[in-house]
Amino acid sequence: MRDYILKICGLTDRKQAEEIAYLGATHIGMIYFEKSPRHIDLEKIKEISTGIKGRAKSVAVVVNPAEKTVWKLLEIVDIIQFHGEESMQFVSSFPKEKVIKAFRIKDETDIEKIKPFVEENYTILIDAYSEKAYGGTGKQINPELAKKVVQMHRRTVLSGGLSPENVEKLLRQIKPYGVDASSKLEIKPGVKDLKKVKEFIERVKRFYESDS
Ligand SMILES: O=C(O)c1ccccc1N[C@@H]1O[C@H](COP(=O)(O)O)[C@@H](O)[C@H]1O
Repeated sequence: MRDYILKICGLTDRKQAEEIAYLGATHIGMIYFEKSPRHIDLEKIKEISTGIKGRAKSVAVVVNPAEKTVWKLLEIVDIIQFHGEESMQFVSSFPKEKVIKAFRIKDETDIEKIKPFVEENYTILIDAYSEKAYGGTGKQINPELAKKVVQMHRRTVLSGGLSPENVEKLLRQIKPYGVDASSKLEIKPGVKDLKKVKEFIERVKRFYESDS
């Protein structure tokens, strides 16, 4: 069986997070960014993180955070997902195995920005660019650009508007190391539709756990 990341992001409730981890998500994401409608405080992050321990890894998603905030989060979660314009100098202050660096891809020039992180073999995540928000927009990345990034770097997680309806086609086309989904699996920001989540997880697992 292949090694992969199946991350469901934007959880705000411990019970939902536990159910999603039980369904087979390998990573559960929580947003620590006050401008997001999915933002939760440190206490809630700790509660969810504790709930899923041993079943899925906990990921705190941040946007251009202060260094001390990251250290505080690393006391309660397994991984930090940097989803802003954090520099290599900043990101490299933290243990590499505890980092996912996200990039919002608009065009070829954005691929250039990824290269230093590829050279250092970071796990990266690619998302669509939006002027309106840093993430959780449901906007899809250009599949051709996504394919280029995956061909350049194996440890690339695909995100941006993934849903049960489109994930299999995109997996076959782009062949990323992992996937991450949030808003297309929601009833409203921060609340997941567990039926959609189950369907999404089943389709992703089928892709990674088949022999092809
Ligand atoms: O979800 C948010 O509100 C959010 C806020 C700030 C940065 C990242 C955020 N979410 C991340 O966005 C991508 C794509 O989400 P979607 O599936 O298109 O809704 C995903 O990696 C989330 O972790």
